[in-house]
Amino acid sequence: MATSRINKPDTSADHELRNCIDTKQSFVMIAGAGSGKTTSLIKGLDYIRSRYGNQLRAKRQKIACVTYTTNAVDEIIGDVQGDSLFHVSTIHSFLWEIISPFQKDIKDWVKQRVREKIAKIQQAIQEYGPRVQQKTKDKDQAEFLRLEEVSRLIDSVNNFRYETGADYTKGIIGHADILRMVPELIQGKTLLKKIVIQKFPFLLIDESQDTAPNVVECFLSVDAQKQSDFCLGFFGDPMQKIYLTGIGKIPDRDNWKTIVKPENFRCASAVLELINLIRKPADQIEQTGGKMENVGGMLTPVVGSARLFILPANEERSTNVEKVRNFIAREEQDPAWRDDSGSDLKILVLEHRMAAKRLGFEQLHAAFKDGTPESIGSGFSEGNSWALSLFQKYILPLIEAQSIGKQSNVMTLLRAFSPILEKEYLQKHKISAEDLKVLDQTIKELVALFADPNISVAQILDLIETRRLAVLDERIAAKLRDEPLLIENAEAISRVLEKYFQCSVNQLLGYDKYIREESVYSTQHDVKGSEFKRVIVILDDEEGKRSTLYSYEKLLGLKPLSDTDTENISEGTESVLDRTRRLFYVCCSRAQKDLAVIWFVQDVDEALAVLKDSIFSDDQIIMEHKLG
Ligand SMILES: Nc1ncnc2c1ncn2[C@@H]1O[C@H](COP(=O)(O)OP(=O)(O)OP(=O)(O)O)[C@@H](O)[C@H]1O
Repeated sequence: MATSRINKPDTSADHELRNCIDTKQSFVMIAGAGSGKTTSLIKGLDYIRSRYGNQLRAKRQKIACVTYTTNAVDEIIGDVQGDSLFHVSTIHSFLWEIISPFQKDIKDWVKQRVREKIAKIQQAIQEYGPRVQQKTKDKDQAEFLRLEEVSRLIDSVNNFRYETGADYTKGIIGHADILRMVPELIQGKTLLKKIVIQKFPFLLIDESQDTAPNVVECFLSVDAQKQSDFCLGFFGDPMQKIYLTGIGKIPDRDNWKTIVKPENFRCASAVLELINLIRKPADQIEQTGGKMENVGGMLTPVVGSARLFILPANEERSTNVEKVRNFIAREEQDPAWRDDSGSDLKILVLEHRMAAKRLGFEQLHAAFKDGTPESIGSGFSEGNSWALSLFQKYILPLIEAQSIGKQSNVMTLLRAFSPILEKEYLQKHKISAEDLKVLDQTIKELVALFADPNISVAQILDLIETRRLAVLDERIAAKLRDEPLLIENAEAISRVLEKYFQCSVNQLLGYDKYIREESVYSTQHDVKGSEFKRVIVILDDEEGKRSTLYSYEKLLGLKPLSDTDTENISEGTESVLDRTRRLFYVCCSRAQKDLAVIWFVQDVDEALAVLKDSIFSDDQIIMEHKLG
């Protein structure tokens, strides 16, 4: 069944896109928020299938589509009905798909990488100044010895795979390695370029503004190699670049087509007017159109609303957010503003920490994110940390199944995870009624323990292990037994696990809800590409003070620019204003109908004064006393 995105009406951009596909002309589709770039991409995929599908299948070729998040991947797979003609994936997984058959090249690269790391540490040791502390020296020495050991052991690794964090001796390449290694190998080897062209004659990349420059360069080098049968297309909006690692604008190329889309189909007119004003100082682009709805058979513009609430940055923040929701629910006669399920309304905060605080997993967040390596922190933020996966995939679903009396689900989970229900174990042992009773009893205990804030993660892990509910990850098991961890980043991981074990186990509940997108909260970065009927954007420089990259107070003129900011602006390098404007633009442009921006500030009157004659008109600005 075709989905609604495929069925959206064509615009002239869709015709231009098809022309590029037919003539194998590579292209960049560049357009603002809600202009239907992803929609055009999906329509393009469908067109390639209908026109060239049989041909491609006969040659065992696929149509590749790369997008930014696993959620977006799932949505696009849904749009193309899971057809195996398409290879829809994130960039990491796509690059891995290309390189994974070349295990020898991977091994050579890893060996070289380890040599580089050893050389770097040797150089640091040689250059120690008189003030270097013994602690640093010991740490460097330990890392040097570990790397030497890795270098020795790597020859015996025969197969590499990838995870978020690297562990070379176990054959694991990290996320960051993939982004570095594969483009390097592709750029350096004509054969690899030819393989990409042969396997994926159509390669479409969404959210290109946040694709790393070396990855873009590598695909451009593949394109430069082509004879005729290759069409590379980038879909993006430089104004929506919100990650520091993104390229922004795709460099101009001779013989490439640029396709523009001037309309916005997503946002109600009140929202569109605001996002045009936010964007204008950056690149002068103003979108036309706006969301339309069918009223009595007539296509009618949706007016919607955009409001700014200026509220004090005090202890009453949460209460005030609730008051805002009630206020809009009354004004718009729309009870969904009070809904907490996360499907009708999204509240966008700057950092995961802010969501963690509101959803009761601040301690867990701090354990994984405060001062930890990127490979650990990102796994936590993305919901795929190995340290938490047993809870996410097994224990929490088990508790839920038990709580709602779904015994069949309980049994399925037990069979998948409990070592005493494994096939191999059962072939050799007979499971006793007593064993089953213990399992049953343990699950009942778990339900009660999760409700108790005094129970720690370590206590639960211990219970899981001793009652043979599951086999623990070996890193977790080692740490529980206080054994040393013999892995990369051992010291940092050990610290994370220590703090994690001390967390109250019920913190996992809030975290799980957040990761499954069953809460109203999301970070401002994570909503990229999505849309919601109702959106609240929280601007709070005080609460977000760790994120020095952004300042809404500077953007809206409440706080003066620093010397560095002024310098950046005068030199034309990216400034805090550029970054904040882009993030603000992305957030506000998620709203289909109603948008509320809540600005928490120390001095509400001062904030009100600086906003006179700004992007918000007087009647859009609401102060605390009006909330009731
Ligand atoms: N041709 C069209 N006619 C009507 N509605 C459309 C059309 N194209 C897209 N839309 C609708 O507009 C909204 C935005 O589309 P889409 O998500 O593809 O835009 P985008 O440019 O990728 O957005 P962003 O860059 O902001 O993430 C969606 O609700 C989509 O269904």
